[in-house]
Amino acid sequence: MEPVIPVTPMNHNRSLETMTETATSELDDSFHVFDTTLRDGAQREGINLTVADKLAIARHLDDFGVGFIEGGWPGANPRDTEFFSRAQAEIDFRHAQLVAFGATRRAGAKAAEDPQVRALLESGAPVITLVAKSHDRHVELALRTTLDENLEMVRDTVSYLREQGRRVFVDCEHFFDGYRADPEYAKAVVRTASEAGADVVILCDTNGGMLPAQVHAVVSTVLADTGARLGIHAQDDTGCAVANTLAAVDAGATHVQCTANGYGERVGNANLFPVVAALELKYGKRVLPEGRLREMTRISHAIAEVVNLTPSTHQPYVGVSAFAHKAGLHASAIKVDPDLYQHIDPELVGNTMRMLVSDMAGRASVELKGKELGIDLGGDRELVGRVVERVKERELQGYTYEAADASFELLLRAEVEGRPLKYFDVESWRAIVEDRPDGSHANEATVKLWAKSERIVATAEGNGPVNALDRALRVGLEKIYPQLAQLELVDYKVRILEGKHGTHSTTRVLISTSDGSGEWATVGVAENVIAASWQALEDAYTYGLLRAGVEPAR
Ligand SMILES: CC(=O)SCCNC(=O)CCNC(=O)[C@H](O)C(C)(C)COP(=O)(O)OP(=O)(O)OC[C@H]1O[C@@H](n2cnc3c(N)ncnc32)[C@H](O)[C@@H]1OP(=O)(O)O
Ligand SMILES: CC(=O)C(=O)O
Repeated sequence: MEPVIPVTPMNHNRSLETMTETATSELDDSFHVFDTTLRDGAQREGINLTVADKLAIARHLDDFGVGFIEGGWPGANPRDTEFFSRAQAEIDFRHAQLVAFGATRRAGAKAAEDPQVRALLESGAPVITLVAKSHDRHVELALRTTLDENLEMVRDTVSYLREQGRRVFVDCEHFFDGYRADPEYAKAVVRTASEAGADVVILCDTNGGMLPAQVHAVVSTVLADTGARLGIHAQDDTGCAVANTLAAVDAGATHVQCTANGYGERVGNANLFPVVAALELKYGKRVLPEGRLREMTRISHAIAEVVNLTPSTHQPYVGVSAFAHKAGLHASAIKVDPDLYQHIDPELVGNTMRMLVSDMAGRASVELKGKELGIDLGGDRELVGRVVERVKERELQGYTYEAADASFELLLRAEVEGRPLKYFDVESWRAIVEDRPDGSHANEATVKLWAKSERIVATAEGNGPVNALDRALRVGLEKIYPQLAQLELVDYKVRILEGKHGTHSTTRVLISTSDGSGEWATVGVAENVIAASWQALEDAYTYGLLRAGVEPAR
């Protein structure tokens, strides 16, 4: 085995030589967290990253503290080539080393003369990952060459890149399928790569069909038989990529290849975040610099924003629901000790515990939610019981409070105060949709309100009846409450609750509103979609005024 080379942060002001020899990171080289979001993650359907996106993600990953960032395949497309030159010029990497990905040289050629290998060197990346075939069928059918020539392609390319002063990792594509077909040949590829100077040989479950026990058995045997330093790259086609990665670590792999949020080809790759959290929190292994794990939730969401995908709410550790508790019995135990229903303290990964109030809630859920909202329920069992009953009754009618925190808070305050929180009283509202001969529609709404003893009548038009109502309400109230000018409706969702009744069904409307510094959700339920929307709007504006610190009418 090669001597251990310390992990070195990338710095474009230093030469390649000093970059591979100086050790300044607080982590040693004995275990690698290798991220391939910018290469394999970008292979996910629907992801299309610009160079600026790739630079932004690289910054987030370096900030998180991964040891290696695989930036793409220089030479395969102009975008990846540009990324390597800009990343080295523009980013002062604090933790990560930049890695260029490419293939072994072509059959029958020399590595030193292969334009694809030259592009890898020209990328300037201090580390290069080569993808190599390790499955006999792939060598014969995809490369259309002999098994011996494939070994020569690996040996020649690795040793040439080593001579050029680069650190080399080798990804053995389809390793596990290849091992099943011809274990001796698959191991020969590992030995060849390692003997030629590859620091780590990565066993890839390229088709993602493996299960953890199989991965464990193969990694253990290959480690014992070859003595090479091994890594793991698991695709998630069986939903086992994270488990397979950990199984490989259990068997002795010391290099894990993952992607942020599990993005990747087909269904994705091993998700970086649960893998790192498991290593740090369950295995007790330091794989990130001090304090970086607490940034994990923020970084996961920030990367999702850059790739323009909604963060998965149910993602382990980092999803907004990862520590959200709905069942009343869970809440009653959590009230005594949160550990009773949580596998870790959410703050360790930068997440927070949340209480959900619904018809599955009990008194403890309401008490904890009150505490979360800063409302003192004073241990009043009767009051808390009343709130629980009220929630269950309303949820039966179709309201949902777990998705509408602001409406729940208004309900809770109403029970605590003995009357609803009011900034205005509604005399009536009306919305009209006019169909015109040219097929267009005119939408107009009028609201009649009372606020601070003043009668307000306001009319407005909108691009739909709900928009017209929203505008009329705003036009009418803004004179009295100028704070409403900052509010913006950012989401509007309608759900039919009893499909079997067709147009007579109950309709639930959820509205999200923002004041620029925060967002809240409100709910309305009625047989009529406009009436349901009106309720949600009323709650949205009432809550907005409460947040703005406006004193309610008494
Ligand atoms: C498992 C993985 O995810 S590996 C990463 C895969 N990523 C990508 O493919 C994304 C980037 N790829 C590309 O831009 C293009 O496919 C390129 C530039 C790499 C190659 O493009 P092209 O030369 O036009 O050919 P094509 O895409 O059909 O690739 C097949 C060629 O690569 C060769 N090849 C495939 N695997 C390897 C390998 N491990 N080592 C060497 N050559 C290989 C094939 O033999 C074939 O060669 P041929 O043209 O002589 O028949
Ligand atoms: C290298 C790689 O992405 C794979 O084998 O899946």
